[in-house]
Amino acid sequence: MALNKVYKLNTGATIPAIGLGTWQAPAGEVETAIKTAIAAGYRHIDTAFGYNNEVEVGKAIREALAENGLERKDIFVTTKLWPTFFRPEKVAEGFQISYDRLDIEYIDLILLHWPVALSPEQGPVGIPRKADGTRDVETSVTPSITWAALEKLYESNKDKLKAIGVSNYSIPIFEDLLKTAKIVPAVNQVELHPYNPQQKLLDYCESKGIHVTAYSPLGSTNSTLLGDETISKIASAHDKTPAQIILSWGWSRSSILPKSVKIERVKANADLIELSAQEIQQINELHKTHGKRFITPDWGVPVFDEDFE
Ligand SMILES: NC(=O)C1=CN([C@@H]2O[C@H](COP(=O)(O)OP(=O)(O)OC[C@H]3O[C@@H](n4cnc5c(N)ncnc54)[C@H](OP(=O)(O)O)[C@@H]3O)[C@@H](O)[C@H]2O)C=CC1
Ligand SMILES: O=C[C@H](O)[C@@H](O)[C@@H](O)[C@H](O)C(=O)O
Repeated sequence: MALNKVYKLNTGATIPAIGLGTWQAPAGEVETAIKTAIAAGYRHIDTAFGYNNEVEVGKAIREALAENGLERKDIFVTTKLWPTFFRPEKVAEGFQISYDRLDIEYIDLILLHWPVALSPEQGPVGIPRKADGTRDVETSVTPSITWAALEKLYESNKDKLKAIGVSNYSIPIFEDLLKTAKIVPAVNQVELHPYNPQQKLLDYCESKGIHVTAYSPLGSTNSTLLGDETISKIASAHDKTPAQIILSWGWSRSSILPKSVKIERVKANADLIELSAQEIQQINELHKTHGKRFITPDWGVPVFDEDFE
């Protein structure tokens, strides 16, 4: 059963292959999604300071654990430090806010949300912008500088924080980070799906002992991937939905974080199958004609790899 599959992290802990995504899952809806997920067997929840729902996510997790006779250790919770906390002196403050909001004894994994720092001068929330409308990026605060501060925080807070990692890191950004990192990130969370499989990045991370988690595994909001002809044919052959085929392709190569606030979808998104080698190969080819990245915030500095390979 897909929900029982776990991947090993370089900390020795395990991360469940399927997690519930909660970006754009607002207060008032995210609670039911989490309770449905945990009752259905999900053991991994992904949130972030930037999603503005950590209070509700934490409360729903606490309640769902109690309702299902589970303990804190039975669930893996990821959150993310937002770039307005990337100055070294801000890292502990950002962590503490997420820790207090979640209120779940400890955080299994915190990620640097993007490899770009934002100015904290306008406050920690959202995306500060300069007068010309561009993001107020602080290029002087490099990923290596923030990572060193996160390493320190982790070393002195192992009761509160079990692993540290990054998100949206490409190979060149890692090459730079790993020159100075004392701790190799446990996880790199990136956009991965059949139109953007990033096999080279997956191979690179594996060679460094970094686990990869797929975000937007369905292609995010209003995904064109769900209407793909090849996927639809494979779905009909198995009497499954396109979403279930896309996730069945995903969960065997990395952990995945499908998001839904709809009860039936939350359940269906974990009801996955083993695809044949031929079907996997057909899906592996799709990016060659339909390559697409769905999450493309304009940071004003290079973040993404140019290709989908
Ligand atoms: N680190 C990062 O920078 C990022 C991390 N993430 C993480 O990854 C998670 C997943 O990514 P996300 O961008 O949300 O996108 P997903 O690929 O998970 O797609 C979510 C969208 O698909 C819909 N959906 C879900 N299940 C189905 C289904 N079975 N059939 C049809 N439509 C479906 C959802 O709508 P509905 O809810 O109405 O069902 C929603 O609109 C996020 O929630 C977040 O936790 C995401 C983006 C960036
Ligand atoms: O995790 C979700 C995404 O990273 C999201 O937080 C960003 O893409 C944000 O909307 C942005 O514009 O930078």
